[in-house]
Amino acid sequence: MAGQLISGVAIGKELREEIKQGVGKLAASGITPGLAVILVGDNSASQTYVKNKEKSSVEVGMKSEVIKLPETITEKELLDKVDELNNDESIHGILVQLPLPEHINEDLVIQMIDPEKDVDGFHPQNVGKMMIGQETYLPCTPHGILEMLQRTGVEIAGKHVVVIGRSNIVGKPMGQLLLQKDATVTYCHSRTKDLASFTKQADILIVAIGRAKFVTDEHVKEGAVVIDVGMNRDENGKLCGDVDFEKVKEVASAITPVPGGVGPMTITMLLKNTLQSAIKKAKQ
Ligand SMILES: Nc1nc(=O)c2c([nH]1)NC[C@@H]1CN(c3ccc(C(=O)N[C@@H](CCC(=O)O)C(=O)O)cc3)C=[N+]21
Repeated sequence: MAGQLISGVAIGKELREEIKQGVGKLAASGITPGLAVILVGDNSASQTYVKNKEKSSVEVGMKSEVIKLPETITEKELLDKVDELNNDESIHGILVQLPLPEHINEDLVIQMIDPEKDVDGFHPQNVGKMMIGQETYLPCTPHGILEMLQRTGVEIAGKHVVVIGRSNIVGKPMGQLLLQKDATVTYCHSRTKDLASFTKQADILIVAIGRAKFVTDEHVKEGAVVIDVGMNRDENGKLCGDVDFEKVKEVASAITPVPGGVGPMTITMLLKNTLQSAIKKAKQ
């Protein structure tokens, strides 16, 4: 293998050790950070994420509450549940697992979450703060990627970052965060013409398009750092990313695997945001 492996498992573990210490300090003031995860319906992939989140929060000493609601729940009932958690003193972070069923307006639900408890960083108020560089909860996946790059010693300032994907959850905020770190940022997406002509210019390539093994060595410049946000199943039903790892690792200077890359970092940053919320509460 040519490139260095960037392990989200190892970096996440290191960070969770720090979070655990933060939780320990808070215990002195009688506060246990509490995270509530709302899961609507029974999508099996979602259940895996939720289980991982629960396991990790318990490991760092947080309280984790998973609220499972039936697929048939009405929008009003869900909004009421969120509001109940907004008013629950023992809960510092609220995550409503997306996507939601068709009959529920996701925007409305996200806006119902108290911005102070919005540990996903999805509330428009927090998105706005992030855009203008004010302190707020940063969305977990892009924040986790930033931590991974920084802790691996990847230089960001002055580098050309190409982001493939423009979702509100990953692509858009990822570009913003790296722009704030003085990168030159290019966004590509499904309608980009001649994608490879852009991606080949990337010093750091962030791939979040949701298509299994879509990015190959033909898209990547020799020595680039490649971050794979994808979560797909390949033809054998095995978990795989948006990047053809076997091919791209030969040209990249560093690359994240799937699984074991971005995923564990996403969960870690969620815990970090929940701790941040609890610390803020303790100071009030
Ligand atoms: N409101 C909301 N916030 C989210 O953060 C959110 C969401 N909705 N909906 C779904 C996506 C997906 N997501 C993942 C988190 C961790 C792993 C993860 O830990 N993956 C492991 C492996 C998991 C496995 O083995 O299946 C890995 O990559 O190594 C994956 C996916 C968070 N999401």
